[in-house]
Amino acid sequence: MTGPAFPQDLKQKAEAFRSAGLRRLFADDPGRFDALSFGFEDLLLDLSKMHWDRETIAGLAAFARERGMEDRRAAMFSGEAINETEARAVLHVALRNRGDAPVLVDGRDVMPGVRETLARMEAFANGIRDGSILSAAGRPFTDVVNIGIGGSDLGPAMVTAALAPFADGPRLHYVSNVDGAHIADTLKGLDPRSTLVIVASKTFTTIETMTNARTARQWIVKALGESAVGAHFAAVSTALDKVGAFGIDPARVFGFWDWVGGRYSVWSAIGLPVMIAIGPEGFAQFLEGAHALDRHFLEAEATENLPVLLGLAGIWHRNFCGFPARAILPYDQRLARLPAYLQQLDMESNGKRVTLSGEPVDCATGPLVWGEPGTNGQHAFYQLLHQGTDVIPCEFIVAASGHEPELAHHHALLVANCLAQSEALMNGRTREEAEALLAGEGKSAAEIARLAPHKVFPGNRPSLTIVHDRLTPRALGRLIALYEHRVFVEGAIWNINSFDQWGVELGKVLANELLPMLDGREPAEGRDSSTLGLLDRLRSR
Ligand SMILES: O=P(O)(O)OC[C@H]1O[C@H](O)[C@H](O)[C@@H](O)[C@@H]1O
Repeated sequence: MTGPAFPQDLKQKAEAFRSAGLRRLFADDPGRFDALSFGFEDLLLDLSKMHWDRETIAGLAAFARERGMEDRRAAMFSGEAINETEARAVLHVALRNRGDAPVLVDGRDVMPGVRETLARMEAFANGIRDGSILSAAGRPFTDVVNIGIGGSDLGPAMVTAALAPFADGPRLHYVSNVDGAHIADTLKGLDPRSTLVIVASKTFTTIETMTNARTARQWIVKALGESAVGAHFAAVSTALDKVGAFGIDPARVFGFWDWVGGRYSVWSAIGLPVMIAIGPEGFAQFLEGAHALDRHFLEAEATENLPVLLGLAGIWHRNFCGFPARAILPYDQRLARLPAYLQQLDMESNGKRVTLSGEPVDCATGPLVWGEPGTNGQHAFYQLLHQGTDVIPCEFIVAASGHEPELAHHHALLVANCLAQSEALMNGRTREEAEALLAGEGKSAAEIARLAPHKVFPGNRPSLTIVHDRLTPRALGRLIALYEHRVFVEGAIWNINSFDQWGVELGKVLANELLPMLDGREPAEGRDSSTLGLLDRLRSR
């Protein structure tokens, strides 16, 4: 089976809605928001500022079913090896399964192992937090450095920043880049006598992480001696044999399983730094939020199911409207790393060009995902969103209230800006409105004619808005699970494997070949003239 043949009647609807325009769709139907906004707990998904209606959604839901999305969802939750190219189950949902039901992989219940690891994490996190686990210098740990990259960094780093109001443990720092600047700048401000290092790597082979871990090890050893390593290091990995070889005390090694993808691993022991920062209770709420969303994904009707709807919105924009990208615009400074997190989740999952059976897809798959928090982005790149030649659907995320009641006026400004942007994208400003505006400023007829084209906003640009009451651990768990399952829905409709990532391999292989040419262990030869020219330039300086 190749990619999907998209229903022609829906394609025609996309064109009809776009030519009618969002302004008119709202003017014609006062009930549009009620019809096209959807809720779960205090989460609201407003899909009304898009070129579709409920009938389109029903048609898309039927199409998703024909494409086998629901069967694939059942297969994922029941532990089938749906990551076919790696012959692995995909069970991040088991990590946040708060019910009693067993979750079977190859006939064995994985839940006892999940619970046991969580209990070990809790004991360790509590010991670090209450000072009963001390450093080799006999001090409580004031700082924790997590060394990891990709899924072993982005999840916990994003969540730690997002849940800052709930953090009452040691300070958290994240080192990911192999650029020595990252670890050097991070360690510069820290005291080795009160710093714990967590080495986080699913495979425990990732060159960036292993290089940074060795540098951190030297930093500890230089200050406190070889015997301090046991007290100052912990590790998170699926490759327990490799962790042992690095010299980390087995009592401080927290495992997870090959059925957890790196970009889906924040719910596993990879979340240990988050648990240290906010405490086991907050971490449990984070898991519970995701679990609640999992149940909703599994049980709710497709046309009322938030992750299904968000997935259908993505399919609609990518395949029926032909948009190349989506912008993630959280109006929440603490979600500053969410766009980067969703880049990995979405682009590593659905940036695929062949179907499950290895044939080229016959449709566009994962879009470019990017973004920055509002309001900062408004003063940087929104110009292109409003007046550029590409239409980029925007996904706004905003909370009804912040965590600073004394700064409520800041929050009101934040929310007003969020609403203003989706309104501006949708309504735009016509030539007549631009002319009237300039006339109101007392401009001459010639000035009005000259400036008006620059002041026109085409409008009719779609967006969707996600609202929750407050960014709590539960709300964040729910939000991430919402996006995870959205990526799943889209990948299932495209019939691709959302759970492998072969596209990251080639560059790693080539870097290993180039390293000895760069440090002079091997002659620089056998490459193209650009690579050789650049090698020569970088070596000679
Ligand atoms: O956790 P690790 O095994 O160190 O992997 C870290 C990251 O690197 C890989 O290249 C993958 O592209 C990512 O999916 C992964 O999260």
